[in-house]
Amino acid sequence: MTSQRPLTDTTSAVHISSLTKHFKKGAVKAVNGIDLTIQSGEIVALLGPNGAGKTTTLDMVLGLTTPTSGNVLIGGLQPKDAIDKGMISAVLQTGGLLHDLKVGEVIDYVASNYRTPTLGREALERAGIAHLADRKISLCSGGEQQRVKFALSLLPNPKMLVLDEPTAGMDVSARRSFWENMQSEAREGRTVVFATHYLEEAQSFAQRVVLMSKGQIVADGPMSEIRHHTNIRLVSAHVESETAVRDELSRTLPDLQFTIHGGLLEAKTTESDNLARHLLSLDGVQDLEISAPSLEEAFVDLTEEGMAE
Ligand SMILES: Nc1ncnc2c1ncn2[C@@H]1O[C@H](COP(=O)(O)OP(=O)(O)OP(=O)(O)O)[C@@H](O)[C@H]1O
Repeated sequence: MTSQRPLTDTTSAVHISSLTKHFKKGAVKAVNGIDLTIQSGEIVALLGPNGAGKTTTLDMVLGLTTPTSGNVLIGGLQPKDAIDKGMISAVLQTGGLLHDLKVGEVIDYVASNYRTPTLGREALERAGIAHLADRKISLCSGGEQQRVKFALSLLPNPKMLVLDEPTAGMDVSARRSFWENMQSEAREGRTVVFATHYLEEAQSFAQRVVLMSKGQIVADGPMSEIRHHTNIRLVSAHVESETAVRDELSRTLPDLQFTIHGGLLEAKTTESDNLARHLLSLDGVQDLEISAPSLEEAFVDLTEEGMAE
Protein backbone atom coordinates (compact mmCIF):
# COMPACT_ATOMS: atom_id res chain seq x y z
CA MET A 1 0.00 0.00 0.00
CA THR A 2 1.20 3.51 -0.71
CA SER A 3 0.58 5.99 2.08
CA GLN A 4 -0.07 9.54 1.00
CA ARG A 5 0.78 10.88 4.42
CA PRO A 6 3.16 9.67 7.13
CA LEU A 7 1.06 7.72 9.61
CA THR A 8 3.48 8.06 12.52
CA ASP A 9 2.91 11.79 12.86
CA THR A 10 2.40 12.48 16.60
CA THR A 11 -0.42 14.93 15.90
CA SER A 12 -2.87 12.05 15.59
CA ALA A 13 -3.21 11.75 19.38
CA VAL A 14 -6.56 12.31 21.09
CA HIS A 15 -6.74 14.60 24.11
CA ILE A 16 -9.94 14.56 26.10
CA SER A 17 -10.21 16.75 29.16
CA SER A 18 -13.00 17.09 31.73
CA LEU A 19 -15.46 15.97 29.09
CA THR A 20 -19.16 15.76 29.91
CA LYS A 21 -22.30 15.22 27.91
CA HIS A 22 -25.62 15.51 29.69
CA PHE A 23 -29.03 14.93 28.18
CA LYS A 24 -32.51 15.86 29.36
CA LYS A 25 -31.37 18.98 31.21
CA GLY A 26 -28.76 17.06 33.16
CA ALA A 27 -31.02 14.17 34.17
CA VAL A 28 -28.95 11.78 32.02
CA LYS A 29 -25.21 12.09 32.55
CA ALA A 30 -24.12 10.02 29.55
CA VAL A 31 -20.49 11.13 29.91
CA ASN A 32 -19.59 12.54 33.25
CA GLY A 33 -16.14 14.10 33.43
CA ILE A 34 -13.59 12.00 31.58
CA ASP A 35 -9.92 12.64 30.88
CA LEU A 36 -8.15 10.51 28.33
CA THR A 37 -5.05 10.82 26.19
CA ILE A 38 -4.40 8.42 23.33
CA GLN A 39 -1.02 8.47 21.66
CA SER A 40 -0.47 8.02 17.99
CA GLY A 41 -0.36 4.37 16.92
CA GLU A 42 -2.14 3.03 20.01
CA ILE A 43 -4.90 0.45 19.71
CA VAL A 44 -7.43 1.22 22.41
CA ALA A 45 -10.63 -0.61 23.28
CA LEU A 46 -13.39 1.31 24.97
CA LEU A 47 -15.12 -1.41 26.92
CA GLY A 48 -18.26 -1.19 28.97
CA PRO A 49 -21.81 -2.41 29.45
CA ASN A 50 -24.85 -0.96 27.68
CA GLY A 51 -25.32 2.70 28.44
CA ALA A 52 -21.78 3.19 29.80
CA GLY A 53 -21.22 6.23 27.57
CA LYS A 54 -18.98 4.72 24.89
CA THR A 55 -20.96 5.86 21.86
CA THR A 56 -21.52 9.33 23.28
CA THR A 57 -17.77 9.66 23.90
CA LEU A 58 -16.94 8.55 20.36
CA ASP A 59 -19.59 10.88 18.95
CA MET A 60 -17.83 13.79 20.67
CA VAL A 61 -14.43 12.60 19.39
CA LEU A 62 -15.93 12.64 15.90
CA GLY A 63 -17.56 16.04 16.34
CA LEU A 64 -21.04 14.55 15.88
CA THR A 65 -22.16 15.72 19.30
CA THR A 66 -21.18 18.92 21.07
CA PRO A 67 -19.92 18.41 24.62
CA THR A 68 -21.88 19.90 27.51
CA SER A 69 -18.50 20.89 28.90
CA GLY A 70 -14.85 19.98 28.48
CA ASN A 71 -12.72 19.51 25.39
CA VAL A 72 -11.73 17.04 22.74
CA LEU A 73 -8.71 17.68 20.54
CA ILE A 74 -7.57 15.46 17.69
CA GLY A 75 -3.95 16.16 16.88
CA GLY A 76 -4.40 19.55 18.47
CA LEU A 77 -7.41 20.35 16.31
CA GLN A 78 -11.13 20.51 16.95
CA PRO A 79 -12.75 17.23 15.79
CA LYS A 80 -14.56 18.84 12.86
CA ASP A 81 -11.32 20.34 11.55
CA ALA A 82 -9.53 17.01 11.96
CA ILE A 83 -12.27 15.29 9.97
CA ASP A 84 -12.14 17.94 7.25
CA LYS A 85 -8.45 17.21 6.91
CA GLY A 86 -9.13 13.47 6.62
CA MET A 87 -7.15 12.74 9.78
CA ILE A 88 -9.87 10.67 11.41
CA SER A 89 -12.55 8.43 10.06
CA ALA A 90 -15.16 6.15 11.52
CA VAL A 91 -17.23 2.99 11.31
CA LEU A 92 -20.38 3.71 13.27
CA GLN A 93 -23.33 1.64 14.43
CA THR A 94 -25.79 3.98 12.75
CA GLY A 95 -25.63 5.68 9.37
CA GLY A 96 -27.04 4.26 6.22
CA LEU A 97 -25.50 3.15 2.96
CA LEU A 98 -27.07 3.76 -0.43
CA HIS A 99 -28.99 0.53 -0.75
CA ASP A 100 -29.74 0.62 -4.47
CA LEU A 101 -26.10 0.93 -5.50
CA LYS A 102 -23.53 -1.82 -5.83
CA VAL A 103 -20.69 -2.00 -3.31
CA GLY A 104 -18.09 -1.04 -5.93
CA GLU A 105 -20.18 1.93 -7.12
CA VAL A 106 -20.53 3.31 -3.60
CA ILE A 107 -16.81 3.00 -3.00
CA ASP A 108 -15.87 4.61 -6.32
CA TYR A 109 -18.35 7.43 -5.76
CA VAL A 110 -17.05 8.27 -2.30
CA ALA A 111 -13.41 7.79 -3.36
CA SER A 112 -13.89 10.37 -6.13
CA ASN A 113 -14.62 13.00 -3.45
CA TYR A 114 -11.16 12.79 -1.91
CA ARG A 115 -8.25 14.74 -3.26
CA THR A 116 -5.77 12.02 -2.35
CA PRO A 117 -7.90 8.90 -2.25
CA THR A 118 -6.64 5.49 -1.49
CA LEU A 119 -7.90 3.69 -4.55
CA GLY A 120 -11.45 2.55 -3.89
CA ARG A 121 -10.86 -0.99 -5.08
CA GLU A 122 -7.79 -1.26 -2.87
CA ALA A 123 -9.94 -0.28 0.11
CA LEU A 124 -12.33 -3.11 -0.78
CA GLU A 125 -9.44 -5.55 -0.71
CA ARG A 126 -8.16 -4.22 2.57
CA ALA A 127 -11.62 -4.64 4.04
CA GLY A 128 -11.76 -8.20 2.70
CA ILE A 129 -14.76 -7.59 0.42
CA ALA A 130 -13.27 -7.29 -3.08
CA HIS A 131 -15.52 -10.21 -4.10
CA LEU A 132 -18.61 -8.16 -3.23
CA ALA A 133 -17.89 -5.27 -5.60
CA ASP A 134 -20.78 -6.16 -7.92
CA ARG A 135 -23.32 -6.94 -5.21
CA LYS A 136 -26.08 -4.48 -4.39
CA ILE A 137 -25.76 -3.03 -0.89
CA SER A 138 -29.33 -4.11 -0.13
CA LEU A 139 -28.33 -7.73 -0.75
CA CYS A 140 -25.30 -7.60 1.58
CA SER A 141 -25.66 -9.08 5.06
CA GLY A 142 -25.35 -6.89 8.15
CA GLY A 143 -21.74 -8.00 8.67
CA GLU A 144 -20.89 -7.35 5.02
CA GLN A 145 -22.39 -3.87 5.25
CA GLN A 146 -20.18 -3.21 8.27
CA ARG A 147 -17.20 -4.12 6.08
CA VAL A 148 -18.40 -1.74 3.37
CA LYS A 149 -18.42 0.99 6.02
CA PHE A 150 -14.91 -0.07 7.02
CA ALA A 151 -13.75 0.18 3.38
CA LEU A 152 -15.33 3.65 3.14
CA SER A 153 -13.54 4.72 6.31
CA LEU A 154 -10.18 3.89 4.71
CA LEU A 155 -10.69 6.19 1.72
CA PRO A 156 -9.27 9.41 3.20
CA ASN A 157 -6.21 7.43 4.38
CA PRO A 158 -6.90 8.50 7.97
CA LYS A 159 -4.32 8.50 10.72
CA MET A 160 -6.96 7.34 13.11
CA LEU A 161 -9.90 4.96 12.86
CA VAL A 162 -12.79 5.14 15.28
CA LEU A 163 -15.01 2.07 15.33
CA ASP A 164 -18.21 1.80 17.32
CA GLU A 165 -19.00 -1.88 17.81
CA PRO A 166 -17.83 -2.60 14.28
CA THR A 167 -18.44 -6.35 14.43
CA ALA A 168 -22.08 -6.12 15.53
CA GLY A 169 -24.03 -8.54 13.35
CA MET A 170 -20.98 -10.61 12.35
CA ASP A 171 -20.58 -14.28 13.14
CA VAL A 172 -17.45 -15.61 14.81
CA SER A 173 -15.44 -16.24 11.65
CA ALA A 174 -16.42 -12.91 10.06
CA ARG A 175 -15.45 -11.23 13.29
CA ARG A 176 -12.06 -12.90 13.30
CA SER A 177 -11.29 -11.99 9.73
CA PHE A 178 -12.49 -8.42 10.31
CA TRP A 179 -9.96 -8.04 13.12
CA GLU A 180 -7.21 -9.54 10.96
CA ASN A 181 -7.87 -6.80 8.39
CA MET A 182 -7.89 -4.22 11.15
CA GLN A 183 -4.61 -5.51 12.51
CA SER A 184 -3.00 -4.84 9.13
CA GLU A 185 -4.25 -1.26 9.32
CA ALA A 186 -2.78 -0.89 12.80
CA ARG A 187 0.56 -2.21 11.55
CA GLU A 188 0.58 0.69 9.10
CA GLY A 189 0.81 2.93 12.16
CA ARG A 190 -2.82 3.97 12.34
CA THR A 191 -4.34 4.77 15.71
CA VAL A 192 -7.38 2.55 16.28
CA VAL A 193 -10.02 3.29 18.90
CA PHE A 194 -12.97 0.95 19.13
CA ALA A 195 -15.95 0.48 21.40
CA THR A 196 -17.12 -2.99 22.28
CA HIS A 197 -19.10 -5.02 24.79
CA TYR A 198 -17.02 -8.05 23.98
CA LEU A 199 -14.24 -8.68 26.42
CA GLU A 200 -12.74 -11.27 24.06
CA GLU A 201 -12.57 -8.71 21.28
CA ALA A 202 -10.76 -6.26 23.53
CA GLN A 203 -8.48 -9.02 24.78
CA SER A 204 -7.43 -10.25 21.39
CA PHE A 205 -6.95 -6.94 19.69
CA ALA A 206 -6.34 -3.97 21.99
CA GLN A 207 -3.09 -3.11 23.71
CA ARG A 208 -4.89 -0.86 26.11
CA VAL A 209 -8.35 -1.08 27.53
CA VAL A 210 -10.36 1.83 28.87
CA LEU A 211 -13.27 0.60 30.96
CA MET A 212 -16.29 2.84 31.14
CA SER A 213 -19.23 2.57 33.48
CA LYS A 214 -21.98 5.09 34.12
CA GLY A 215 -20.33 7.82 32.09
CA GLN A 216 -16.97 7.55 33.79
CA ILE A 217 -13.65 5.83 33.18
CA VAL A 218 -13.35 3.26 35.94
CA ALA A 219 -10.09 1.72 34.79
CA ASP A 220 -7.46 2.30 32.16
CA GLY A 221 -4.62 -0.07 31.64
CA PRO A 222 -2.85 -2.67 29.57
CA MET A 223 -4.74 -5.83 28.66
CA SER A 224 -2.65 -7.97 31.02
CA GLU A 225 -4.04 -6.15 34.05
CA ILE A 226 -7.61 -6.50 32.88
CA ARG A 227 -7.06 -10.16 32.13
CA HIS A 228 -6.01 -10.81 35.70
CA HIS A 229 -9.27 -9.36 36.96
CA THR A 230 -11.36 -11.33 34.53
CA ASN A 231 -9.75 -14.57 35.73
CA ILE A 232 -11.27 -14.05 39.13
CA ARG A 233 -13.98 -16.57 40.03
CA LEU A 234 -16.59 -16.42 42.74
CA VAL A 235 -16.70 -19.56 44.87
CA SER A 236 -19.57 -20.22 47.26
CA ALA A 237 -20.55 -23.18 49.43
CA HIS A 238 -22.71 -24.03 52.41
CA VAL A 239 -20.71 -25.01 55.47
CA GLU A 240 -21.94 -26.78 58.58
CA SER A 241 -19.25 -25.60 60.94
CA GLU A 242 -18.28 -21.98 60.26
CA THR A 243 -15.52 -21.95 62.84
CA ALA A 244 -13.86 -25.14 61.64
CA VAL A 245 -13.87 -24.02 57.98
CA ARG A 246 -12.68 -20.51 58.85
CA ASP A 247 -9.78 -21.88 60.88
CA GLU A 248 -8.88 -24.41 58.22
CA LEU A 249 -8.87 -21.88 55.36
CA SER A 250 -6.93 -19.31 57.36
CA ARG A 251 -4.29 -21.94 58.10
CA THR A 252 -3.99 -23.55 54.65
CA LEU A 253 -4.80 -20.61 52.33
CA PRO A 254 -3.70 -17.54 54.32
CA ASP A 255 -3.99 -15.17 51.33
CA LEU A 256 -7.57 -16.14 50.48
CA GLN A 257 -10.16 -13.40 50.97
CA PHE A 258 -13.46 -14.88 52.05
CA THR A 259 -16.53 -14.33 54.18
CA ILE A 260 -18.76 -16.80 56.03
CA HIS A 261 -22.18 -15.63 57.19
CA GLY A 262 -25.21 -17.73 58.07
CA GLY A 263 -23.45 -20.87 56.91
CA LEU A 264 -22.64 -19.42 53.45
CA LEU A 265 -18.99 -19.20 52.46
CA GLU A 266 -18.10 -16.77 49.65
CA ALA A 267 -14.63 -16.23 48.23
CA LYS A 268 -13.08 -14.51 45.20
CA THR A 269 -10.01 -16.15 43.78
CA THR A 270 -8.05 -16.79 40.60
CA GLU A 271 -7.35 -20.32 41.95
CA SER A 272 -10.92 -21.56 42.05
CA ASP A 273 -10.12 -25.19 41.13
CA ASN A 274 -7.62 -25.43 43.93
CA LEU A 275 -10.02 -23.90 46.44
CA ALA A 276 -12.85 -26.17 45.30
CA ARG A 277 -10.71 -29.30 45.72
CA HIS A 278 -9.72 -28.13 49.15
CA LEU A 279 -13.26 -27.33 50.29
CA LEU A 280 -14.67 -30.64 49.07
CA SER A 281 -12.08 -32.50 51.11
CA LEU A 282 -13.51 -30.94 54.29
CA ASP A 283 -16.42 -32.35 56.28
CA GLY A 284 -19.79 -30.58 56.12
CA VAL A 285 -19.16 -28.54 52.91
CA GLN A 286 -21.96 -28.78 50.33
CA ASP A 287 -23.55 -27.05 47.32
CA LEU A 288 -20.26 -25.72 46.03
CA GLU A 289 -20.63 -23.31 43.13
CA ILE A 290 -18.06 -21.54 40.96
CA SER A 291 -19.12 -18.62 38.79
CA ALA A 292 -17.37 -16.02 36.68
CA PRO A 293 -18.11 -12.41 37.61
CA SER A 294 -20.03 -10.36 35.11
CA LEU A 295 -18.27 -7.54 33.37
CA GLU A 296 -19.96 -5.15 35.78
CA GLU A 297 -18.64 -7.11 38.76
CA ALA A 298 -15.17 -7.10 37.23
CA PHE A 299 -15.52 -3.32 36.87
CA VAL A 300 -16.42 -3.00 40.53
CA ASP A 301 -13.37 -5.03 41.51
CA LEU A 302 -11.16 -2.89 39.34
CA THR A 303 -12.52 0.31 40.80
CA GLU A 304 -12.29 -0.91 44.37
CA GLU A 305 -8.71 -1.99 43.90
CA GLY A 306 -7.80 1.44 42.57
CA MET A 307 -6.53 0.46 39.18
CA ALA A 308 -8.10 3.61 37.76
CA GLU A 309 -5.68 6.47 37.38
N1 LIG B 1 -29.83 11.71 22.72
C1 LIG B 1 -29.97 11.17 23.92
N2 LIG B 1 -30.94 11.59 24.76
C2 LIG B 1 -31.09 11.07 26.00
N3 LIG B 1 -30.27 10.11 26.49
C3 LIG B 1 -29.30 9.66 25.72
C4 LIG B 1 -29.09 10.15 24.39
N4 LIG B 1 -28.03 9.50 23.85
C5 LIG B 1 -27.60 8.63 24.79
N5 LIG B 1 -28.36 8.72 25.91
C6 LIG B 1 -28.17 7.95 27.15
O1 LIG B 1 -26.84 8.14 27.57
C7 LIG B 1 -26.32 6.94 28.14
C8 LIG B 1 -25.05 6.53 27.44
O2 LIG B 1 -25.39 6.07 26.14
P1 LIG B 1 -24.29 5.53 25.09
O3 LIG B 1 -25.02 5.21 23.84
O4 LIG B 1 -23.17 6.51 25.02
O5 LIG B 1 -23.78 4.22 25.82
P2 LIG B 1 -22.93 3.02 25.23
O6 LIG B 1 -21.87 2.71 26.24
O7 LIG B 1 -22.45 3.33 23.86
O8 LIG B 1 -24.01 1.87 25.19
P3 LIG B 1 -24.21 0.66 24.15
O9 LIG B 1 -23.10 -0.28 24.44
O10 LIG B 1 -25.54 0.11 24.53
O11 LIG B 1 -24.17 1.21 22.76
C9 LIG B 1 -27.44 5.93 28.06
O12 LIG B 1 -28.12 5.91 29.29
C10 LIG B 1 -28.33 6.48 26.96
O13 LIG B 1 -29.67 6.06 27.13
